[in-house]
Amino acid sequence: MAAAARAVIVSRPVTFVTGNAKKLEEVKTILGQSIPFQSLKLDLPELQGEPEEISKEKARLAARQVNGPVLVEDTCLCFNALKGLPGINHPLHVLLIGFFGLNNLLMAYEDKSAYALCAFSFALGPNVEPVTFLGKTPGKIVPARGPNDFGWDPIFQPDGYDQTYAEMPKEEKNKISHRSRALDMVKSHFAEAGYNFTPSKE
Ligand SMILES: O=c1[nH]c(=O)c2ncn([C@@H]3O[C@H](COP(=O)(O)OP(=O)(O)OP(=O)(O)O)[C@@H](O)[C@H]3O)c2[nH]1
Ligand SMILES: [Mg+2]
Repeated sequence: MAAAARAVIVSRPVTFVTGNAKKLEEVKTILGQSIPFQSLKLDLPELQGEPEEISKEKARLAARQVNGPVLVEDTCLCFNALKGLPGINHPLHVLLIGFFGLNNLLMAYEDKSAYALCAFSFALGPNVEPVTFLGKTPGKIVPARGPNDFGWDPIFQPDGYDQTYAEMPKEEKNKISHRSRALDMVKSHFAEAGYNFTPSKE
């Protein structure tokens, strides 16, 4: 059925809930005008577990607080040598272990391959089960190169590139990033569902 034929009118705009200004900047650029949203900084607990589950739980907590449609994301950097263990999935990890420590951690392994994983979850409201979209970009962990203004960007070099995320022009990162891959799926979901949200005031 064509999306327009079953458009769902939702009386409130989507709220993207995050406390991370850098994420917000990228999400704004990647989504452009495709999904009208407003943003809200909420202090949600740093949950532990599988990225998909963390992301869903974040959406449930956020939807209760916002009492409307919410979009959240949870991101981690996972090391293949550690069987995909989320090496960095907490804002304190980079601070506490540092890039040098992360490189040292992987010194014991020949395999420096890793992947950046982004799990977006969307909930239409507090009593609706969230849907989750995963975006993954494979790469490897390298000694830090490039500006140090976003998490682990300086130590992640995506496959097929000789620059780290931090060294790349922003447009390039946004074309191939874990975040843009997950957001492509979010955009398709919105288009298929035919949601018609009240435009954002932002
Ligand atoms: O170099 C990076 N490039 C990225 O593209 C990226 N995306 C997230 N992160 C970092 O990963 C940690 C857990 O993230 P996280 O999902 O729990 O986010 P957060 O707690 O900062 O914000 P939020 O949970 O309020 O949305 C935090 O240190 C984020 O800064 C990134 N680092
Ligand atoms: Mg967080």
